[in-house]
Amino acid sequence: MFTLRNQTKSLRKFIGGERRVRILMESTMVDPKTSVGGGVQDVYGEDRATEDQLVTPWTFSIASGCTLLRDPHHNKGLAFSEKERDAHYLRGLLPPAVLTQELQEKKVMQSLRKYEVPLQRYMAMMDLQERNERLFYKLLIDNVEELLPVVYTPTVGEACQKYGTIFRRPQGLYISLKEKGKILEVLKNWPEKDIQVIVVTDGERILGLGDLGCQGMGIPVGKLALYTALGGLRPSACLPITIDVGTNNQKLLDNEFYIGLKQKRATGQEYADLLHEFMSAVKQNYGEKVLVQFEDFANHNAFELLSRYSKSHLVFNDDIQGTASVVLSGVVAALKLVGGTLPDHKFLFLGAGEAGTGIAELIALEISKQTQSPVEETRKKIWLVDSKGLIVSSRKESLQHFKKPWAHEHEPVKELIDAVKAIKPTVLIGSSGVGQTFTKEVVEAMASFNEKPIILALSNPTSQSECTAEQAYTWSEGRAIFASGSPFDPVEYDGKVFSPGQANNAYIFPGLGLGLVMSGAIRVHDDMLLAASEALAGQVSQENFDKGLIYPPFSNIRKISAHIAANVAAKAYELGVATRLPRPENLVKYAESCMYSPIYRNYR
Ligand SMILES: O=C([O-])CC(=O)C(=O)O
Ligand SMILES: [Mg+2]
Repeated sequence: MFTLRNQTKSLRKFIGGERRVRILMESTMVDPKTSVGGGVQDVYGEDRATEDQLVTPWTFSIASGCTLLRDPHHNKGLAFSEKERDAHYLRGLLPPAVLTQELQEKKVMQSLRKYEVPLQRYMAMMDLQERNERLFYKLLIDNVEELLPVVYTPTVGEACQKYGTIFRRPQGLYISLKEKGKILEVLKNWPEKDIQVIVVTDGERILGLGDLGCQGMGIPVGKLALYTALGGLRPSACLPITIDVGTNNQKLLDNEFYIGLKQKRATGQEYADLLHEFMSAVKQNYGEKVLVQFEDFANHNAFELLSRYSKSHLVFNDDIQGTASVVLSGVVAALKLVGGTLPDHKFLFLGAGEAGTGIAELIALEISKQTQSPVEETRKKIWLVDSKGLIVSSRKESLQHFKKPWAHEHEPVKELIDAVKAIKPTVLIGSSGVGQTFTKEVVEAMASFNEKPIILALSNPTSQSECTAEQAYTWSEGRAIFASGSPFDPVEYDGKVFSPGQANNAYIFPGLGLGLVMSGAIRVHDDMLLAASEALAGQVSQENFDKGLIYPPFSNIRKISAHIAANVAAKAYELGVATRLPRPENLVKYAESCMYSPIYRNYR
């Protein structure tokens, strides 16, 4: 544990010859990486405040003058006060006006709204993040519904496609085959030591856009921005990583500006060895409480990595487990609108990859808990269609292992529309990554045998959505309960306005991560996904239901995340995998008290 004296000592060592002064920060908010006061924040790890330090709500930094203005963690731009400008050698380096953070926010929002091209907004936001981190998060938190589509799906997809040309400064760690044998050293190069969450991709299946190789870095960066904005994890505790084993995307290989390794993807033992070195180095460097979120790996590696490391590491696959939890929550909430219990419903998926089989398995697990019947039985209510048609027992031999549990007795069916007519599902879920596959005929069929068909078009970004909100409402004559992975604007049909929900894992992973971190959990368990799902469904209000919504608005996301975190932490304690003892009494309050605040601190 750090003490003030220790910090001073290490600072002296660090300061060297440069003119740098210490900054004392006053704040009621706590962010123990940069402060040692204001409350006990175990979630933030070993360098948290001790009780006797709580009376001195200030901390050190080591920068002043230009260095301070160029340090995005501490820079406040024109919001530095007169006193701070004197004390920290800022005189003359800033124009005379002093602005409040609110006014800065207003200014940046105004200029963002002037950009008509989404990618320009994305780049402006990334610039802000690299210039003034607290202002970036203040904007994101206060304008979450407007800015989520900018820093996240759909715009982040386009950003990844063009990452090579828009690349300015590295925002995370790149670990390529060149770093084989040196991964631990690479981790040590990252400036922050106290890491709580890592989001890692190998870029092989970025959203529904396919193999974007090293340019997939936009995804871990975006997901971690949401960890902070939506879940309240401290930015300095978040580490985006891209593992580069090559790419099979010929266009990228042929592009002179491509930022990654120019070779075909390594596979087999070479791939497994690099990933194993990475996972071991992570545990060695950060301990066993660091959460590793796998993101946008291709199917074969995603399932393999999750099953290989879930017994030895705190790992979570967002595309399999996060999506499952958010979709289960939406379906449970939808029951209020369509009636019946979960076991009364019948499910058909288009897409049998990570999302499809992940959701299917969690639904089967929940039905099995509710009916106390074996999961092998409850799976029979769930049918999946992949690129070769309905998954049926006669195909079993040739199926990938994660599809086998879904091969039920049925004659072969090739097309989705025929599967819809044969199975007559009450819930249709698209997780194929292929846009415009829920055709007019498919939606009409769903509406012909369901009073209120539940239709979830989950594929991202918007271009890959199985159908648009407008199509779902129009083709079902306004009867569909619809939600999509990427956001759609409200739709007017027959004089009525329909607001589609966003069934996106952004509802779940930030709160789930907070719950794991704040309880010091060392393993992720399926029951935690069910607990997260239940917490999310519990946050849908009558007012939301009245509008046909099955998810609460994102504007309440911090409150939602606190409830998810509390439910997940409670499960961690119940299962005996929580190491933060004693268990806080009120977990919702505790979660809220742990959350990062983007409000500026006062420097003395
Ligand atoms: O990022 C998102 O919006 C959801 C997601 O994980 C994916 O589509 O891979
Ligand atoms: Mg993903």
